[in-house]
Amino acid sequence: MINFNYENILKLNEIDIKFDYKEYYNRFLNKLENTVGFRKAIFEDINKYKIEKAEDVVVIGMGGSILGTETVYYALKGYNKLNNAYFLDNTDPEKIVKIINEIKDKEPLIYVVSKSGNTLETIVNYNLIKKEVKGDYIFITNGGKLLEEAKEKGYYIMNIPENVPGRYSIFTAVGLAPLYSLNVNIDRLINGAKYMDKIFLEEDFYKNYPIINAIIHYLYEKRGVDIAVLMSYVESLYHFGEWFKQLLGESLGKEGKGITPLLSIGAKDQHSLLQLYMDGKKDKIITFLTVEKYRDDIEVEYNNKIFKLSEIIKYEQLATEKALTNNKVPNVKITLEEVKEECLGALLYMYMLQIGFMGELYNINAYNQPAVEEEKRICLEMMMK
Ligand SMILES: O=P(O)(O)OC[C@H]1O[C@](O)(CO)[C@@H](O)[C@@H]1O
Repeated sequence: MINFNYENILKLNEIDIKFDYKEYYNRFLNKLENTVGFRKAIFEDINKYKIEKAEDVVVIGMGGSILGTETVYYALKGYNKLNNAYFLDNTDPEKIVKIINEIKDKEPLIYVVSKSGNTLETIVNYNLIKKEVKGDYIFITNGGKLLEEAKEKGYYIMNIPENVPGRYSIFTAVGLAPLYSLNVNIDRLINGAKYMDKIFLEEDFYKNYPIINAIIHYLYEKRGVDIAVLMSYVESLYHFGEWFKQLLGESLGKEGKGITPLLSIGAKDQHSLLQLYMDGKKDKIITFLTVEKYRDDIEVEYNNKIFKLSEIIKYEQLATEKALTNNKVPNVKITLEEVKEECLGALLYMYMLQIGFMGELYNINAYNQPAVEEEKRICLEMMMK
């Protein structure tokens, strides 16, 4: 289903991964058992999220309240029979007006997703949709102005477990309810997460993907390698990169610490960023993201030889990996069997575990984001004066 390969790290032989991680691992397990709820969420009965399917589904949210849903939807779109999604996840007027014009004459199912219920962008987009579009509403929220509004209007309300932070909430109502409406097979998505959970319980940490990847990134960061590049050779996983940026950025970027996430698309970026990765400052660790099988393929002639396009992109990925290793740029590789629900569930959950465990290694709280409040306060002051 999913494979994690770090043989190039072993070849480089620069870090000592025989790190005594047991104490951190136990502390993390204990946290997942008692205080942080994203692991327990994958063992819940998910039938409660299967409310209704709809031809047109609007999702209004920001950050962790929408990026996971977008990741799964855009990864599967075009290959699975999905319903139409409209994501309102910004205040860019051009984008929002365009969507409103597209859905004005439809009667979509509208999800309003916000854990706090007070996020500026989500509130204004809801106010716009309420005015311009007719439709049924489902609110996924725990408080604030949006909970008040939903109660007042008598809309269907679902909650998010308080101990699951937004960016770790894809396997709660936040992701699963809208994805079900969009006709994604959420059982298969959860099965993928459960498969990864078995790997996470592996006591031999060399075989425990999230743990060993966390340790590799942590030990390299200690050597000054503090930019984590996610280089996907599957364009449909672009939105996974957007989700990954928030998870890594908000979880570990605090107290003067952190690793900067960078999203790259192969083979395209071989012709833009590879020069920098190969020969620039040695501050990057690359994660290749690829698949065993592309869902489409086509034959093409090159220099009088016939190739499949999937073979060419694989040669390009492998060549990049070899060249980077030759130049002592650390790199690891995640290979999905195919872009499908199970593999996406496993991938998303692997990263939540990895980043949560890195919080233990750094001894920082990977589940809050206090620094973003300052911008919200300043913005509100400017808006209201
Ligand atoms: O779900 P909410 O409360 O609307 O928050 C949206 C996003 O905003 C943040 O709080 C950052 O401002 C993220 O952590 C969160 O995912």
